[in-house]
Amino acid sequence: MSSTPAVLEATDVWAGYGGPPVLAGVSLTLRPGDALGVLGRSGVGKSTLVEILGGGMRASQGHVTLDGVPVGKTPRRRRKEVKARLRTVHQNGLAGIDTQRTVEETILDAFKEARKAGRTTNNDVEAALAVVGLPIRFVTRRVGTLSGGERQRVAIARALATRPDLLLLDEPLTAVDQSMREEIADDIRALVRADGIGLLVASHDVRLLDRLTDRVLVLADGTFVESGPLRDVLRDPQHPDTQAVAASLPELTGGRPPA
Ligand SMILES: Nc1ncnc2c1ncn2[C@@H]1O[C@H](COP(=O)(O)OP(=O)(O)OP(=O)(O)O)[C@@H](O)[C@H]1O
Repeated sequence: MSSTPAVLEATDVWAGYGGPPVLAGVSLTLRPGDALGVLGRSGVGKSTLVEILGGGMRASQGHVTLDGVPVGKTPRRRRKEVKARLRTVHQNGLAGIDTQRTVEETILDAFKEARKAGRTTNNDVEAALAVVGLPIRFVTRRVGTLSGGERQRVAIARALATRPDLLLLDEPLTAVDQSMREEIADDIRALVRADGIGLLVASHDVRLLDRLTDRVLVLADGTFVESGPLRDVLRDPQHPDTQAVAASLPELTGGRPPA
């Protein structure tokens, strides 16, 4: 494990796809031990933000740095190390995963990659899968034969197996049943807490963010319109998007369910 834990910082980030900007001045900091949610309705720019934070897309203005070095401009000799410190699990859960590999090979590859980057791993495939609720019998399955929800879970297990300082999750567990999702979210939360991993979860799933994060930023109209612990934000929502979410989830705000 590297001696100084990574810090990811986005400052006044703007981005878009040729039309009106999707992100219009977004700033955030993610440190090991943080558990930060980005909440926003579909199409608001959550994936765009995660891509930019992970270095997969460039901001049109503003900058993103990891340990003070612009993301995407890391010197070649440091790229493996940086990749190991900051992991992204994309929405489809399959980016960078060879579907012909078995689940066991996929997790072992992650351990190997982490060791090459100078990180210490426990090499325990069973424990890595248990965090995402996958029993050991999955080890022999090829990733390409798994269901959508199982793939998402393998992608998260693989990312965690590399023992990153920071983990970015874009709409994780969307293909997993609600009941199982909460249990897995609790296990992921416990692991990132124990390991001091900084977690950023972008999602429209409020219940998931309630389980996984300490604090949320609400993304709307290109910027963060609210921030704070999720339940506090929902108790006193300012933006119409947040008000709509709060009205639909009275159990999270202490209110009574709608008649
Ligand atoms: N490659 C692209 N070209 C053009 N427009 C795009 C592209 N990718 C995303 N967009 C648009 O940018 C906006 C933000 O998309 P983004 O995927 O970041 O939102 P999101 O909040 O992650 O949505 P969801 O929750 O549905 O995944 C949307 O209006 C989307 O249609």
